[in-house]
Amino acid sequence: MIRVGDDYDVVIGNGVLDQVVQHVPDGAQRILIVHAPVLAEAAGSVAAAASAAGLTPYVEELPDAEAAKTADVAVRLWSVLAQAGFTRTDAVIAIGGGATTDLGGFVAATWLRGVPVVQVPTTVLGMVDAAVGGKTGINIPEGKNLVGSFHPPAAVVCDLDLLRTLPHTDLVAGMAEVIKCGFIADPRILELAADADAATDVAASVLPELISRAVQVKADVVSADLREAGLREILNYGHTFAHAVEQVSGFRWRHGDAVAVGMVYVAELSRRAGLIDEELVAQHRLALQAVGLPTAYPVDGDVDERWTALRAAMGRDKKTRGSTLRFVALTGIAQPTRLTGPDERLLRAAYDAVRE
Ligand SMILES: NC(=O)c1ccc[n+]([C@@H]2O[C@H](COP(=O)([O-])OP(=O)(O)OC[C@H]3O[C@@H](n4cnc5c(N)ncnc54)[C@H](O)[C@@H]3O)[C@@H](O)[C@H]2O)c1
Ligand SMILES: O=C(O)C(=O)C[C@@H](O)[C@H](O)[C@H](O)COP(=O)(O)O
Ligand SMILES: [Zn+2]
Repeated sequence: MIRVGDDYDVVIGNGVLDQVVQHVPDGAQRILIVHAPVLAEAAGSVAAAASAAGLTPYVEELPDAEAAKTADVAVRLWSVLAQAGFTRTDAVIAIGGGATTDLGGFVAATWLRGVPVVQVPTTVLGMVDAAVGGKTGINIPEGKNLVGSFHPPAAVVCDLDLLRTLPHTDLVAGMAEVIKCGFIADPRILELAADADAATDVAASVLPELISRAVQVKADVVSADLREAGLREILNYGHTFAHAVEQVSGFRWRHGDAVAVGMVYVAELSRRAGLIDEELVAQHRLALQAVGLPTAYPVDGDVDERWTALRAAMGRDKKTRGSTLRFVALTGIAQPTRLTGPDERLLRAAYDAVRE
C-alpha cells in the first residue's frame, strides 16, 4: 500500500477487488459504478458487494477507451445521477483503464461540485498513473484533456489479477509511463525494465515492482504539488508532443504509445538545445524499443502539413504560457528541467528526427 500525502491509499495486490467497497467513504447510500465494456464482470462483483454492504448500486457501461472521455458521456452520467437522486455523500466507483478513471473522476468532480470517487484501474497505465493523483478530464476535438478538474480519489485499488486479460499491446503502452518515471525520477526502473520479457510478463515479479516504484514516484510528486504549480509538471515529460499526436490522430493513438514517441521527440529537442548528449537520446530509444514501444512517428500524408497541425496542437498544451511553449526536459537521468520557448527551427528539426 502506498499513501498519497495525508489523503488516500493506493492498494496494490492480488485479489483486492473484494476490498473496493470498503474504501467508499462512510455516509454513502448510492454508488455509481462506471466501467469499461470488458470489465462488466468485475463491475458486477463490486455491485454485488455494494448491495451486500447495504448500498444501492447503479451500474453504467461506458464506451471503450478514448470514446469514454467525451462531454456526451459525462452528460449521460449526470442524468443518471440526477434521476437516481445522488447526494454529496454518495459516491462513484470507476473500473477500467485510464480513459474510464479519467471520465469517472471527472463526473465525480463535477456532480454537485464534487462527490467521492474510488478508482479501480485495470491497466498498467491506469495503475501507475491515471488513477493516482487526482487529474480528471475529457477530450474535445481541439485537444486532449482540455476540460477537467483536480479531484483526488478517496482510494485507488489496483488488483493485479485483472491485468491477466489485458492485451499485450495495452500492457506495453502502460510501460511508457513507467519508463517515464525512470527517466524523470527513479533510474532503478530503467534497470528493471531493461529485462523486457520479465517486465512485461504479468506472471513475473518484476511487473509488480515496476508498478509500485512508478506509483511511488507519482505519489511523491503529487503529494508535494497537487495542482501542478511547478514540480508536478515533470510527470508531463514527453506529453507536449504526445498529446499533439493523439489529437491530430482523432484520438486513435494509444496514449502510452504517443508518450513513448513524445519522450524521444523532447530528447531530440533537448539535444539540439544543448541540454543532453546523443548518448542519452539513444538511451531513450533503447529503453522504449526494448519493451516494444514505438520511437518514431509515421507520417501518412504531407510532412509539412502534418507539422503545422502538430505545432498548432502543441500550442494548446497546458504548460504553454501566452504563446511560449514550455517542455519538461532533462539535463540527465532523474534531473528534470524546463525548456522554455525553444527556437522554431529546433522544434521542426526534432520533428524531422522522429518522423518516418
Ligand atoms: N489522469 C491522469 O493523471 C492520467 C495519467 C495518464 C494517462 N491518463 C489518461 O489515461 C488514458 C489511457 O489509459 P489506458 O492506457 O489505460 O487506456 P484505456 O483506458 O483506453 O484502456 C486501454 C484498453 O484496455 C482495455 N482494458 C482495460 N482494462 C482491461 C483488462 N483488465 N483486461 C482487458 N482489457 C482491458 C480497455 O477496454 C481499452 O480497450 C488516456 O486517456 C490518458 O490521457 C490520465
Ligand atoms: O499526473 C500528471 O500530472 C501527468 O501529467 C501525468 C500524465 O501522464 C497524464 O497523461 C496526464 O493526464 C496529462 O495531463 P495534462 O495536464 O497534460 O492533460
Ligand atoms: Zn500520460
